[in-house]
Amino acid sequence: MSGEAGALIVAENLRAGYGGRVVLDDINLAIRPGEIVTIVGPNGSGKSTLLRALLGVIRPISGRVRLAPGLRIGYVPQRLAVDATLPMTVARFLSLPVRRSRAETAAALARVGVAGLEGRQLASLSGGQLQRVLLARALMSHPQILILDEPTQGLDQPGEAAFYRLIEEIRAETGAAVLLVSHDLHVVMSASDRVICLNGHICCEGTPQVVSEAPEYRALFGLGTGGALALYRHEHAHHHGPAHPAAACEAEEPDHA
Ligand SMILES: Nc1ncnc2c1ncn2[C@@H]1O[C@H](COP(=O)(O)OP(=O)(O)OP(=O)(O)O)[C@@H](O)[C@H]1O
Repeated sequence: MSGEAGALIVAENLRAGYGGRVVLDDINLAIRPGEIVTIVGPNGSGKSTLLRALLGVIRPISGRVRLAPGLRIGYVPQRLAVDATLPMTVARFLSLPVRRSRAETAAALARVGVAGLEGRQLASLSGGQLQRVLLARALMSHPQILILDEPTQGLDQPGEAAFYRLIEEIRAETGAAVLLVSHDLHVVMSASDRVICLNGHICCEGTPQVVSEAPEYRALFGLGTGGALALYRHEHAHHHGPAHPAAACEAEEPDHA
């Protein structure tokens, strides 16, 4: 593919899935330094699977994933299952597995807007606080790319907007690229340099403006302010260009719960 020189992560003809079942096919993408790329798509469209394949957690069925040599990745999971009976302070959590000084921990928490939480039990944090602690932890390894899987799940809209502003600030300060998965479109679209619309394959991609005007995207997400809702009512009536014939898309239509 073109434009991959200097890319942090490249996927080439990637096919991935579980136990021989193909979830993603024909994925070609490159993430370049400093860009914010958002992957959007309906439930079950393979967003988390794509992150797992890029992170090397699952092996491609075919095709390949290439990472820049020595790439430092900061990963923020979709959620952290915190066992409420397990005592674990925020400071201790941030010092696993790499021991961090008090000053480092304090600075990281302050940077993400939750200064002073060091002594709190992890299980006692609100959803928004926990997301920021997870982000602080990811930032402590000075990543060249931050990978976030639905980081604002469970946050209200102001919380979500504030989180994305923070991500933009961090990108501006550190120059880190950001790859995130979301199905919250309104806020995400404005914060992204590039959006990849996924539904088993890449339906369309480009700047937020280009993607929001693409018929594939409009069919998936609706035209108006009800976009996020339309996501769940997706009927897959969109028209495919020659690159993605409808038959291929129908064949990859994910199961809906
Ligand atoms: N560990 C697994 N083993 C088997 N199948 C899986 C596994 N994880 C996901 N799948 C299946 O792969 C498909 C894509 O799932 P994935 O979690 O990647 O979608 P998603 O777009 O991230 O969905 P959501 O928006 O609901 O988080 C689904 O049909 C799912 O059931």
